[in-house]
Amino acid sequence: MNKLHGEAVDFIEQVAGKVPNAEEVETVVCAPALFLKDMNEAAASSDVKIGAQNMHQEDSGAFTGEISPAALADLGIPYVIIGHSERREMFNETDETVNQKVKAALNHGLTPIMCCGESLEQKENGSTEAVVREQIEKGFAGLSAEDAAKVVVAYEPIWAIGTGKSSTAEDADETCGSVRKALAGQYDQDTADKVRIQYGGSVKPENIETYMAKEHIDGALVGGASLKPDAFLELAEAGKQ
Ligand SMILES: O=C[C@H](O)COP(=O)(O)O
Repeated sequence: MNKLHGEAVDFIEQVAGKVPNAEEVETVVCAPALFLKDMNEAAASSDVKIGAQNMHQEDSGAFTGEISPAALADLGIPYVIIGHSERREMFNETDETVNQKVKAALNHGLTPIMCCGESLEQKENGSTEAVVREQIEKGFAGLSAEDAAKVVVAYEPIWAIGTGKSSTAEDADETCGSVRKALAGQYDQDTADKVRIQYGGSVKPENIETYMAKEHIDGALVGGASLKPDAFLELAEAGKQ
């Protein structure tokens, strides 16, 4: 929930067409719903894509205040974040609603960026792998292998989001590896290898390369450090093919 309308559109105008390695890296800006239409127009045919930060799972109906996947697809928005930990914590999203939203997004041709990650308490009691595995199994439940391969997973330890306390690259890689293993068990290795797995949580220009160097980390979901155009482009430059 950052920026006002003019600032958001201006941001896109400042970064569109300037992504340094655009042929190798996919760059997406996920924004508040109110700005999506104009941001998408400002980004049209450029090296920057636009995504929503949430959506409802139903196409339409009595869900006052919600945004439907049909409405996002109608605007030509290609990406949507599903199940961010802030949505899970503050807006009662569960693995079941996350699963419904992932399916709804795919049904409308949107690419879901499905978030998972453990709390500090879960990390400290050693249950990170079990927590994340369960989130993946439930979030992907009922998806065909073909659809599963289209999903982007963002592993974001809750304790590292917006706190300045990032996971070590080794720990993040280990958990992203567990995500891949869970997907290989649920589907097959080929499908698991096709799923892009991002790390998120206090990523910044100064540390992004340590994450991108890791085997199981295919990209980053960056919050606070991506809000200024220069930093955004610097982060994109470090992105992984
Ligand atoms: O929404 C963004 C991610 O949750 C990461 O946020 P952060 O980079 O500010 O820690």
